[in-house]
Amino acid sequence: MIKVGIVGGTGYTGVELLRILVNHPGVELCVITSRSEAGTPVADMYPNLRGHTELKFTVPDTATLGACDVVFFATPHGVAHSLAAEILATGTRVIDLSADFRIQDADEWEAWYGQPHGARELLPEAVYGLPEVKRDDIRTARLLAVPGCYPTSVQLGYLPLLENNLLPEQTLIADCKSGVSGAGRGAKVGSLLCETSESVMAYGVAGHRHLPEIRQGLAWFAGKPVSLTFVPHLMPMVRGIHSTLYAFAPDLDASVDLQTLYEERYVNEPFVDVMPAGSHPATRSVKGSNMCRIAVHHHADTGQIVVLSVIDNLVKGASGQAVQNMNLMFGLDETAGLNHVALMP
Ligand SMILES: NC(=O)C1=CN([C@@H]2O[C@H](COP(=O)(O)OP(=O)(O)OC[C@H]3O[C@@H](n4cnc5c(N)ncnc54)[C@H](OP(=O)(O)O)[C@@H]3O)[C@@H](O)[C@H]2O)C=CC1
Ligand SMILES: CC(=O)N[C@@H](CCC(=O)OP(=O)(O)O)C(=O)O
Repeated sequence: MIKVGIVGGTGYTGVELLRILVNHPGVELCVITSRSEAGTPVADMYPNLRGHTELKFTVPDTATLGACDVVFFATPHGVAHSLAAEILATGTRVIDLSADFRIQDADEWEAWYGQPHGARELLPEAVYGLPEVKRDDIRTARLLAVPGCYPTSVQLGYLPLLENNLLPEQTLIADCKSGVSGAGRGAKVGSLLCETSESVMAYGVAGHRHLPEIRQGLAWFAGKPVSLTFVPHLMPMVRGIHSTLYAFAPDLDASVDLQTLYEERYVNEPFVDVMPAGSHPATRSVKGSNMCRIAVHHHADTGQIVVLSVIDNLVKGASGQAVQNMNLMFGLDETAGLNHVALMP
């Protein structure tokens, strides 16, 4: 059994990790930290876990975390910067759900996150954990950066087009909507029921910190810089991300069938489902599951391409993808513990 520790167990990604890991056949949960809730039984705070774990929250401590095989960080940005090196030094592997190691250019990270990069020396070995692209690197990673929620849905949506060099120089447009759990569990006026229900609003139009992360990934796929407009919106729902992705390919060779291209690219991917032509995937169809559902629409007469990509921000967009990466890192079945069917309705 793989011994697992979690730093930051009281946030939404932390409790989602617990929900997945308590039923994982290859895992023994050993440590779960919270400084503010130290001593509290986990199941007292999260009654959905009653009967599934006897663990209590403890304060983070390198000795106990270092006795684990892997430690997940479900903490705000900057925490993994300060703790990852000492945990790696014990031989324990690290999976970070924050953005600390996602962007390879430390100066760019500092510009977007507004704080000094606390672990530049670790960046060369950090692996970006998008299994559909980096599976071989993930298997041997010691330090793994779990992609952000918006970046996961946008990158998987554009990947087949960019990998096959089907989009000429242009500005791509990603119009994305998120549920409120994406803002985390911390109390904020903007997350209140009265602020979010019966209303939709864009935010971060001037620049959102996921933009450099998405651009980094799209440039890897295309082999050159990609211009992108990214506009996130807050939706009156708890979970889910819906990305409507636009591209324009007026000179696309008539022999290219985008439906077939997408189906063939993802045929062996356990967590990407290419929907039948003409589909409109709903966030509800992935709620609670690690699946990304994608539909591609192509208006051959105008050259307009519209890709729809939906995920659960807390599962494929965070904790599920983190466990998918753990499975790969430890040579387990990639889908172990992740076969949840989405909740309907
Ligand atoms: N919500 C989402 O949809 C997604 C979130 N993420 C990322 O996952 C991370 C966690 O987010 P979320 O689950 O919303 O959690 P929160 O940010 O709400 O919770 C943070 C957790 O970290 C702990 N923590 C805070 N500061 C420290 C510290 N200095 N040292 C040790 N532990 C600390 C807190 O416990 P305590 O203070 O008691 O120790 C708490 O358990 C963030 O980086 C977020 O950006 C990624 C993808 C999607
Ligand atoms: C709805 C909402 O507020 N979503 C968050 C993104 C989710 C997230 O936590 O992303 P990171 O892991 O990169 O921090 C936001 O826009 O900041």
